[in-house]
Amino acid sequence: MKVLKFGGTSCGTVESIQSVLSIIKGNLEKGRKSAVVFSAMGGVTNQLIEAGKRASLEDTSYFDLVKAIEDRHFDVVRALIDVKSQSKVFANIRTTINELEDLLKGVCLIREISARTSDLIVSFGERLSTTLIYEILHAQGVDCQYLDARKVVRTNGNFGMAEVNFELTYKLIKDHFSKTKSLQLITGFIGSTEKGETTTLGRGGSDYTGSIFGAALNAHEIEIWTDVDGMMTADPRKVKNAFTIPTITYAEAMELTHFGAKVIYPPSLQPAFAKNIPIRVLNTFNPEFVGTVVNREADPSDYIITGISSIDNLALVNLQGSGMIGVAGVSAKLFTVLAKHKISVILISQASSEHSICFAIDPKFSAEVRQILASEFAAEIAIGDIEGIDIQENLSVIAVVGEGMRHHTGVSGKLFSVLGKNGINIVATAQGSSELNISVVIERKDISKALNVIHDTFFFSSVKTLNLFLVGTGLIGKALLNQLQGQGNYLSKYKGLKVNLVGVMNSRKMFIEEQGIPMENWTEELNAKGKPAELWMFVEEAKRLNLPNSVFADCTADKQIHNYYLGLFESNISVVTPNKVANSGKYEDYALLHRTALKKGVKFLYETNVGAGLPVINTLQGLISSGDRFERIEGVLSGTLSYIFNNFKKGTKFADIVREAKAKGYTEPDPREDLSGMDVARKILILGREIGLKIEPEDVTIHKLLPENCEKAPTVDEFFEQLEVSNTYFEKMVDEAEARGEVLRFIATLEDNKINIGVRSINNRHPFYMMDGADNVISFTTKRYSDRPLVIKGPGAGAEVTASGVFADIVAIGSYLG
Ligand SMILES: NC(=O)C1=CN([C@@H]2O[C@H](COP(=O)(O)OP(=O)(O)OC[C@H]3O[C@@H](n4cnc5c(N)ncnc54)[C@H](O)[C@@H]3O)[C@@H](O)[C@H]2O)C=CC1
Ligand SMILES: N[C@@H](CC=O)C(=O)O
Ligand code: NA
Repeated sequence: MKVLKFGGTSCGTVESIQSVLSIIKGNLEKGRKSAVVFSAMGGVTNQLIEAGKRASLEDTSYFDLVKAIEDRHFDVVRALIDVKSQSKVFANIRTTINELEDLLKGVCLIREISARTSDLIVSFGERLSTTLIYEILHAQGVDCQYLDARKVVRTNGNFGMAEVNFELTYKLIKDHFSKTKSLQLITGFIGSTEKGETTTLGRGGSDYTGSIFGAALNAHEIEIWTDVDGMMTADPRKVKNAFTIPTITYAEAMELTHFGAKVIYPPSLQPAFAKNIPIRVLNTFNPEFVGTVVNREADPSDYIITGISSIDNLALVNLQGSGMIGVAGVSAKLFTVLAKHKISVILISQASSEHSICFAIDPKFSAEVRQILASEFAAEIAIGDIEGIDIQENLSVIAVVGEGMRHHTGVSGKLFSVLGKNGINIVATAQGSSELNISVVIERKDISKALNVIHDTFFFSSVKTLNLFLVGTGLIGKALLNQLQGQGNYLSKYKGLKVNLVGVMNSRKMFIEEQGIPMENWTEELNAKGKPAELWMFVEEAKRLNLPNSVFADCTADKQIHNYYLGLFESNISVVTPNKVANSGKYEDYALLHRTALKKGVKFLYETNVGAGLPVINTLQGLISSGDRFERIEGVLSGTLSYIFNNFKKGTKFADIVREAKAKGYTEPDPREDLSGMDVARKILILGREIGLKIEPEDVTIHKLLPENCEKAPTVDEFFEQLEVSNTYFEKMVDEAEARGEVLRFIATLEDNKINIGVRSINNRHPFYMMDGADNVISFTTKRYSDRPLVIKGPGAGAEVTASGVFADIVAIGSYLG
């Protein structure tokens, strides 16, 4: 024997009822003995309660509600019953509706509604839905009977939440079933007293009926048919990666339900569990899906935890004071008074110092609790034993649940660490010694982010999602997106990383899509769906979304954008950038940025600030961390200037070589930045700060390469004109060097806290003599690398190499967050 129960959504529409019918018939065809319990059509119970309320206020609009209920049932009859048989069915339903109308008329007359009458009114919901389904199956020739549960479910007279007399009920059910072979279609949720008064069974009512029948009939399984694919690892509306839990224990289901998972209400299934009858939660709208089995013991699982649940809004009450230490009875007094006022406590936490007790409550009781405690502990507060009552609002609690946690260490470590890395502050925690549930209280604004990161950490530890916001789709930005797209599979397979492009912005448009913008056609998406670009708005949106593992990539040369970095860090968003401006402004601003990133536990990565993709900054940081000391840094740090001096020869034009460097993507968007030495000044300043020097831009001495006419050119076009005019000036410089058997190199040197940059003529014994293309070369002379310096050399500019450096920084953040 199997008992099936269909909830309100399953009985809600013509389509869903068709599905219900085919599930019932499928069982019959397979020769399975079954009994079926029905809820009212979705929404009808609430309409009935409202109708009763209106009638009691003499508001005759209750009639419209009754009419709406009748219409919904009639519509199903019209759709699913043969025209010839319809009138008889209409008449049957009409008889029940008449009874309901008479009852409401009575309520209207006496202008009062008792709990007893309310139960009777509400009972029409299940009576109508079950009658309806009975009529359809009957018309289709199925051997079935309508069973009004009031005939067999005997309760006390506690209307609204009646208690069942199990002994008598089980006997009546067994007697009834022993006398019939027909399929029984049973009204859920209702029962009756000895005197024949109608009662209802309270929260989870129809599930309760299913469970009672299952237990009475010793069913081998109870199926709860609903509108979701079973119990999920988390609320799918909040966690998009949530999936169905195949098996779960009764205890786990209880914990998850307590914290908000509403699919089933385990307390109402107690009769079935007492007899060890498994409950299967199934989806009427996806009937082939296996769903979730709730059992005494669950099958072994691949995961340490079973599910995550939450209560979105709660308040935390904190009672603290030195007078509480070692004094027995404070908590007894506290919880007794709360119980007396029927205030349910969601979670309790007390540190072993006994200095404070905190507990969570529904915020609607905050004011009342404050008042109750102030009067209960008035004496202790007056003498200072208790410092006061602090109530913190706008909090949420997340419960991580699973029997598997008992056998594992490190679960809470993992939980706290992932919350910390995402900047989610834990306000309080609680874990019972059963180790079945670890609860954390956090700020309400972080709930969705917290649920997602916890879920992914415990269920998808093999793949982490990074949420990327990218500004600047020029050379570097474009190349970066190409690389990310091309390496998507590699990243997920070998690095366990998925980069979700949430936002993209160029100087004209911006587009944000939380679910992710497809990397292969970000251009089309941005053009088609983008709004006019507004940097502050883009940044605000990135913050507002509050997504886990967020990274902001600044691929512009904008001089102001760094003003947003601080706010991004404060909002726990990491920043990755090839843009040197943030690190080369005032030292005070630089230091504040770095301090803030450190404090907030976010990453600020900028390897491409020096030497593009060459591992300059990482190498330097590695040496510093291991205790090495820098004595001298020297380098050719400009790809553009390197290219120019590697290619400018007699017979070529200096301006043309600069144009070539620009076309190859080596120069800054404005090439004057490169030729003025500004770009190199920024780079050496950044390296100096990395080794710990508190230096300012003014501390860099630039020996100018450009003659004054070029230096002063107000636009890029005029700049090129002036370079043409000055060709002989540059030719002369090169000729003179060549005559000495030397080459020109634009070299930056940092030694004894002094920075000098400028063109130098060097001979073939100098390590920077041999250069090609847009090569950079950086040599570090340190305490450890003292006789022979550590040298890094290779292409130091260009879209692909730079983008790959930015890419590596993004992957590094992924590994850190993992
Ligand atoms: N090209 C290279 O070899 C290297 C470049 N870098 C740095 O990378 C950054 C980008 O360089 P490229 O891609 O070569 O320049 P680019 O000029 O090709 O691209 C920058 C893009 O950012 C956009 N942009 C500027 N301000 C913006 C704003 N406020 N909002 C939205 N978009 C904005 C521009 O319209 C442009 O499309 C620069 O900071 C540069 O110093 C760093 C290392 C090497
Ligand atoms: N314009 C720069 C690019 C890298 O920062 C250069 O020429 O080196
Ligand atoms: Na680099």
